Amino acid sequence: MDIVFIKQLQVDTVIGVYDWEKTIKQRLVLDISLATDQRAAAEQDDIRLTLDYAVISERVIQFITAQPIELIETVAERVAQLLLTEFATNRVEITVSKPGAVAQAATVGVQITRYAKGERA
Ligand SMILES: Nc1nc2c(c(=O)[nH]1)N=C([C@H](O)[C@@H](O)CO)CN2
Repeated sequence: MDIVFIKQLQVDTVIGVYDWEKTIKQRLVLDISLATDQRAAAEQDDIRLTLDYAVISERVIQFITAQPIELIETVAERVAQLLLTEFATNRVEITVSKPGAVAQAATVGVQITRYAKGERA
């Protein structure tokens, strides 16, 4: 399957478990991969036949920043379900990194793969 990807999408938002985190914005960095068949878009050279990474990037930023969230696991799961629901893809991979969370680490995060209903468990 072909892939449209978005790497290192930066989102500044209210994210975190602890009280002090609920009054500030912190940076999340997302890597997103969406399965799609690109052949028709390539044959016809038509953006309407593929997944528009610019549109998807804006939607993800708007969605994440709309409300505070505690866990990056929640961000990953909600973004995955959003993409499966709103865009023509049946498989998404999402990595959510929180580079400021652990001073001794370059970054920390979670990674998930989700399928549309009926595609795979
Ligand atoms: N698996 C996770 N572990 C932790 C998370 C998280 O979202 N998922 N969050 C925190 C705190 O918010 C932390 O980032 C504060 O520095 C701790 N562990």
